[in-house]
Amino acid sequence: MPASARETPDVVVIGMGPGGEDVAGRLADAGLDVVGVDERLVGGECPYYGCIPSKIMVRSADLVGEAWRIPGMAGIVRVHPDFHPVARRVREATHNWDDKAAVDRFTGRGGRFLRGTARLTGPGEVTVLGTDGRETVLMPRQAVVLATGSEPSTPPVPGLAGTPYWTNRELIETEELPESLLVLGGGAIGLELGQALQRLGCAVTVVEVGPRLLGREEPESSDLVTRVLTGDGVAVHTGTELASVEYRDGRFQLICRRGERLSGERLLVATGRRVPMDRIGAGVLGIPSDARVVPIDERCRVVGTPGVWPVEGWPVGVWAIGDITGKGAFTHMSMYQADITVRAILGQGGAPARYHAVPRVTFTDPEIGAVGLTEADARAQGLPVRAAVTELAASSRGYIHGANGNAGFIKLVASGDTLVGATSAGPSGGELLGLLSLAVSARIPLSELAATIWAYPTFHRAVGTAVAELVQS
Ligand SMILES: Cc1cc2nc3c(=O)[nH]c(=O)nc-3n(C[C@H](O)[C@H](O)[C@H](O)COP(=O)(O)OP(=O)(O)OC[C@H]3O[C@@H](n4cnc5c(N)ncnc54)[C@H](O)[C@@H]3O)c2cc1C
Ligand SMILES: NC(=O)c1ccc[n+]([C@@H]2O[C@H](COP(=O)([O-])OP(=O)(O)OC[C@H]3O[C@@H](n4cnc5c(N)ncnc54)[C@H](O)[C@@H]3O)[C@@H](O)[C@H]2O)c1
Repeated sequence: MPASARETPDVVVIGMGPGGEDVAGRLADAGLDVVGVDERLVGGECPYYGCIPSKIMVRSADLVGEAWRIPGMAGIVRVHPDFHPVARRVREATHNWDDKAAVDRFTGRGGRFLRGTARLTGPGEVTVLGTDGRETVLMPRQAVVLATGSEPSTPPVPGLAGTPYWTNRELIETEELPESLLVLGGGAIGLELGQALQRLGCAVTVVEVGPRLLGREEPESSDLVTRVLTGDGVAVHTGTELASVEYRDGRFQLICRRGERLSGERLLVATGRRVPMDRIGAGVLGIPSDARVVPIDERCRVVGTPGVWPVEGWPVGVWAIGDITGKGAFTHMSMYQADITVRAILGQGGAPARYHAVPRVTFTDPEIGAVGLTEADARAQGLPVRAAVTELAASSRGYIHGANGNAGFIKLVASGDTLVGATSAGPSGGELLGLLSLAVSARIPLSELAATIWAYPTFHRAVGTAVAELVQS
């Protein structure tokens, strides 16, 4: 191996996903000498294998689902879904998994980019093994930002490891729709992609080990999504643990502990994400290799491990943002923490991080939007809780929309005089979540929400109905 090059930039950003790219670009704009490192694609999971291509698939599938609603409402329609335009749009959006435009954007702002795998190798030291085989040792003067995201976590099911199963990455890259798909995991990835592929013409089976789909959301959300998926023709198996997996003659067999055997052409494993601590050298910071997250303070600065770090002679600050921090594996979280980190590194102050109103949207049809605490979470925290649920079908807009497609509800969770959590499930549930996010984030008093005029006939008027119920309770 050639001798290592040594460089002393101001800042090193490891991982150029949504958060890392934002931090690196903005610090470069501010005139700092920034080296951004990524072993894969600048932009990270979201634009190439996550949010954007998955929502392109969902958008196409939503069109199919909406067309299915035409009979009885607007005439006759025959839909012959075709996956090829979907795959083509995914290729356009990802530039065929080419990040040249993103790299040029960053270097155009004055940043320097290294393609390679970076790890912390000592106090104030980052070593990059470039994809060209060259090693570069970076000794930043001011800061290291860890923004390395997460990777699919695979459960230790006997037989699974040796099979050609898909993660989100292979599914997003496929040009051909399989005839059938088994989905392991009834969380956001499994349900968004499972429903989309079902509507586009694939026979989908979802297998969830927990008692319900979307197990971290409200039980009403789980019921709704199960009902709708089943109505679409998806086979849903909850409370189902796998004993083993086989792959023979181009087909997967899932052998369940209860004895069922489920078969499919492809298998998507969507059972959560993990942070590979060893690969980023987190041990240098005293973070054990089996830790699930990198601990941070309210300015996204990595929290030291007494006796290990910070150490005498470590001249730089270390920040961490995005999936690795465990505050919510969402692009908007990575971007939120990026902003806090930029301000901290530039000494600009401003508001510290607050996590009481983290919004999330599962882009199934209906969309499941949620913010803050679920009712169960709030009770588990010992809060005195009141909850109200309003069905969208009972609203004027729900009636107008028609029974086929108006499924959804608003659920509000209040403690004292404010909302601590809310769910908006239904058509455009993710858009409707905006007002609920504001209410939870800004702790708007219930009396203010009750005094608000809600336009007629909208879905969001159901928020007013639920607020009235809470105020009277
Ligand atoms: C199918 C799917 C759909 C999703 N949909 C949504 C959605 O609709 N909305 C939403 O908010 N979120 C969504 N997410 C989640 C979202 O993609 C992630 O939360 C987000 O990308 C995390 O950003 P990040 O900055 O933490 O890191 P990532 O986007 O994971 O990027 C990390 C980068 O670090 C690089 N890297 C890792 N280790 C190293 C190393 N040692 N050296 C150099 N580089 C390294 C990687 O190559 C990668 O480019 C989805 C995820 C998936 C998988
Ligand atoms: N719309 C969005 O914002 C969006 C979309 C997709 C992904 N994401 C992010 O990516 C993360 C990862 O998504 P995900 O769906 O992989 O994870 P998840 O944690 O949301 O869901 C994983 C599911 O797999 C189940 N599971 C675990 N082991 C299993 C096993 N052996 N057999 C069957 N089921 C098993 C879990 O009980 C859980 O329900 C999400 O938590 C989310 O933060 C966000």
